[in-house]
Amino acid sequence: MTELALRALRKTYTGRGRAAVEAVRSIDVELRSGELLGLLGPSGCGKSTTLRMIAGLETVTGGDILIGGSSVVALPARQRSIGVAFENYALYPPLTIAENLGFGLAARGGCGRAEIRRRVAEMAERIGITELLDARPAGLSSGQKQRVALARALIRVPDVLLLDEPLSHLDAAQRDTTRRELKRIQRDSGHTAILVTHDQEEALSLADRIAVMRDGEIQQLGTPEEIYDCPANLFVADFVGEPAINLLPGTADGAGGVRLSDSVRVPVPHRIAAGRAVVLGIRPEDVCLDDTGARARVAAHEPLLESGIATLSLDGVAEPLVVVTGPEVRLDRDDTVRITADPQHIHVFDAQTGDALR
Ligand SMILES: Nc1ncnc2c1ncn2[C@@H]1O[C@H](COP(=O)(O)OP(=O)(O)OP(=O)(O)O)[C@@H](O)[C@H]1O
Repeated sequence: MTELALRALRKTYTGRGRAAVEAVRSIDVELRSGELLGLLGPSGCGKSTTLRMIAGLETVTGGDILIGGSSVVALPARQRSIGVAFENYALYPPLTIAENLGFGLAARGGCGRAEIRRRVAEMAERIGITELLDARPAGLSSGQKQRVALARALIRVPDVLLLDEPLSHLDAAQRDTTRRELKRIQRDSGHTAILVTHDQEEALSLADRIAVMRDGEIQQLGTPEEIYDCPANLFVADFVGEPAINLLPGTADGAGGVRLSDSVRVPVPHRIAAGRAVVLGIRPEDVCLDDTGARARVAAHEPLLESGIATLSLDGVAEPLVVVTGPEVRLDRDDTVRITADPQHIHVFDAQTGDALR
């Protein structure tokens, strides 16, 4: 069953005396019941606007939003069965945290006081904020406020859960535990959810599918593996992956290879017409140091705890090649190494359009 569908959804902001901003151009996505979709993209690409339209906090310029098959665009926010945890918390300052959590339940009716107390205590326990229940928002750190906002969104058991950068104010340790907890709660409760983030690690680890956005449009929609292993274009390839993918311009030789320079030819997974200008995408972890491959000169090597990062220079190639090395590898500047990469792991993009060639 499709729980949430966005059909040709658009938003143009118009202001007097200001140029119109096409924040969301035309988005089509269908979420299955219980699915968690990550909206990932750089600042300003339209993620929050999309979320705000679904929540009913922003009017739509065109298109439709359906929950359980019924359009909700004409409904005010409070009549949509949507739980939101926005980055700016929106907690009520005069109320205690327990009251903040219980407020939505009480406002909707159908829940007695004892039942509200029970659910508040249970959710606080799950999110690890029991000791904060008697405090007021002003006394909380930003990380604590974020956990409260999350608990408040989850407690109402809505049809759809919207999470806007839900982990952004947490420190690294809190982020790890809250991330695991969030995934578990979302799985257990079966919420259909959208998570907005510019943090690719968060999207890759939490989402069932990811929509990578740019300038108000979805560039690619797929599982984390599809997005990572088969990026649809140069933008997605470059945006997803840490350290970033190597992007090397070259020319196809028509015989299953791409020339990066007079002396460097890289075998690619399929034949491309001779002379076509392409860009090769090679992930740093897909390059192996071995004794048989192409020669490269070491420009720098940074040994890290669990791996290392080498920057190599290929003969006649202007762009450096960044490579992830094993933890035991020690390289010095100007060393010569040999490298190979499995052709199946080399991505080829059209230099003009940026689209993947498959
Ligand atoms: N109320 C508004 N009036 C005019 N333009 C707006 C308004 N809100 C957002 N925009 C513009 O719409 C575009 C999309 O903004 P949006 O906040 O949706 O992006 P985002 O991907 O969520 O970015 P961020 O990660 O920085 O929050 C941006 O160009 C932004 O400047």
